[in-house]
Amino acid sequence: MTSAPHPEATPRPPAPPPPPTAEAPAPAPGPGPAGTQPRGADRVLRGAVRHSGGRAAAVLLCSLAAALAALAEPAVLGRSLDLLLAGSPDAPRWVALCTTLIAAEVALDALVALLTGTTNARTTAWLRHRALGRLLTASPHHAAARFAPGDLATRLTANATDAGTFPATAAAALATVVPPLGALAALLLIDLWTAAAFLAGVPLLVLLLRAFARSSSDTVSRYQRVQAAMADRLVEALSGARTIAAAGTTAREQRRVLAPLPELAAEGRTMWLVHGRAVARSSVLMPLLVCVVLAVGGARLASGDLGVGELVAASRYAALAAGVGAVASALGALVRGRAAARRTGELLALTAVPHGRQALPAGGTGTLELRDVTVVRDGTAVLSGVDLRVPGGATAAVVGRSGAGKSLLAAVAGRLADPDDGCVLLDGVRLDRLAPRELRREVGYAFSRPALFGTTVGEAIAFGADPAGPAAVRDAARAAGADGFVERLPDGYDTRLSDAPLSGGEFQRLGLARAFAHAGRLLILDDAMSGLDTVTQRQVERALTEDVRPGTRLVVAHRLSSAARADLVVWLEEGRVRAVGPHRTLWRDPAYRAVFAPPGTEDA
Ligand SMILES: Nc1ncnc2c1ncn2[C@@H]1O[C@H](COP(=O)(O)OP(=O)(O)OP(=O)(O)O)[C@@H](O)[C@H]1O
Repeated sequence: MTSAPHPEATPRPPAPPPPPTAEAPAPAPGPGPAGTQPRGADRVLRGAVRHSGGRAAAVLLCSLAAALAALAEPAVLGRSLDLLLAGSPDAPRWVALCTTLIAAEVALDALVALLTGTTNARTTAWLRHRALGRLLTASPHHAAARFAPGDLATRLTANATDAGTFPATAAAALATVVPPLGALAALLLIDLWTAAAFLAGVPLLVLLLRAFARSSSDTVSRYQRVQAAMADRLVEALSGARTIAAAGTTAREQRRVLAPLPELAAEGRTMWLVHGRAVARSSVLMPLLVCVVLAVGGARLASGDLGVGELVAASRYAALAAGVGAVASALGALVRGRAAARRTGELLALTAVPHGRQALPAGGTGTLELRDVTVVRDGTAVLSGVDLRVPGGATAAVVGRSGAGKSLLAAVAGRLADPDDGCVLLDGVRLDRLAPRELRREVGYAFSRPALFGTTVGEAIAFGADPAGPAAVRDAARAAGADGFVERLPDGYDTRLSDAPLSGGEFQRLGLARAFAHAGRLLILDDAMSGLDTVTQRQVERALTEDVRPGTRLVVAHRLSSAARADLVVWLEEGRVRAVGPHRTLWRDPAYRAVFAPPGTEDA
């Protein structure tokens, strides 16, 4: 795998479509059969149309006005020509009207372009905002984990952009039917024979539209899916760049990231073929139709049944009526928007974690209780009937072999995940009944691989719903053993994170400092000291006892020393509590000692 991003794998807006290449052609417009999209897409699109409200209506009105101006123009032009040829005194007035109409058409087209741009931007922003909001309020351990990072990026970028264009495109599409229909009516009014000549070509136009309609929305969906798959592989490759380099598998990974490219190219080519065929046919058909109308009109002129101006108007109306291709193009954009809305809509379907409004009892010490907690993942119980009580102010170490369920238990204990059965209580209040602010103020987390948010090191430590002040940041950094290396950075706590070269252990200590700065009555450390040397770990553990707000600690630990220093140990085995007790007591059991195997390598 390569660590360099392949430009073709990066999601990009598919419109306007570039020329087809073997690399990654973007989807060309192409309407698909109705009803092939799940209902979710319609719900999203209805919401988007409602949100864009006035703007989409303005696009519709301006587009209609521009269409009407375009429709009126041939008639006024024809009449002006007739009056000019006849030397009528009314001619200048009609010429002025004609000029006004053309100017209005140009101005309205510009307004439509402006309104369309702003409507698209606003609707896309609204869609992204909602999708991201749902994603962040859904359970990070369950619902949101279904989506791979690259796939998510595509849904929130390219797909949201395509879906966001739907309201304005739909409004403009409604207006695109006006010129062809109006032009046909005008042809009928001008002269029945020329209209009949045009109508004779209508079956060919219908065939053209049908060919366009063959570009099914399935192809568009498939294109978007493959695009997302490639983006996902790319994100994987980037995050695993060091492993790939170390394993020497760069070329293999490059092939893996680019493997869906032929499929992407094939889908793109299919859409381009349909698009190209429709364009080619319409570019032959349209002049042909106009020629037929002109020929019949010419004969009618010769026989004196039609004026010169009427003939000019008829030929222009024939061209307008033949422009039904614009309708097909608009339909193609709508199909693409629906397919994209389905993908972004799957994020909107995520359910937010529900919260209650209760507060914790004042002065509570942080007693944690898990009652008959079961967590099911992929149909398997990964935590089963877990009963546990950690007294307020105690430190409990959670130990067990890899995959025993320690992190899941830690997630459930602080409500990063909800149990499928059973409940979790803090000071007697069920976590799911707690007000979200109360929950996050009183329950803190530190992880083995923390994500640091903010611009500077100080901001990363202060980061939280209630940002910590500078003094609290320093105290927390000192307790986490981070103050020393932070002070040595070029600008201390004001050093930009991007300019702070951090080792794995230093990174972890900043995560610990962040948790300490916001310590509530329950602090959960999920393997958060694994990167610390034993001396530093000992110092941090001491500071945690002496310098951080007192409370209950739940510490997921692999080290024997952590278990030995805890007040009680929760020993997990295959998702069940095998035993709870002081380390000294559990140590008598050889199976417990084997958790810290191989024997003789313990650091206690
Ligand atoms: N979202 C999920 N979907 C499916 N399985 C999951 C999910 N989360 C956890 N699991 C499974 O649950 C089990 C327990 O995972 P957990 O991360 O809690 O283990 P652990 O004891 O912390 O392991 P380690 O010490 O290696 O970190 C594992 O078998 C894991 O594959």
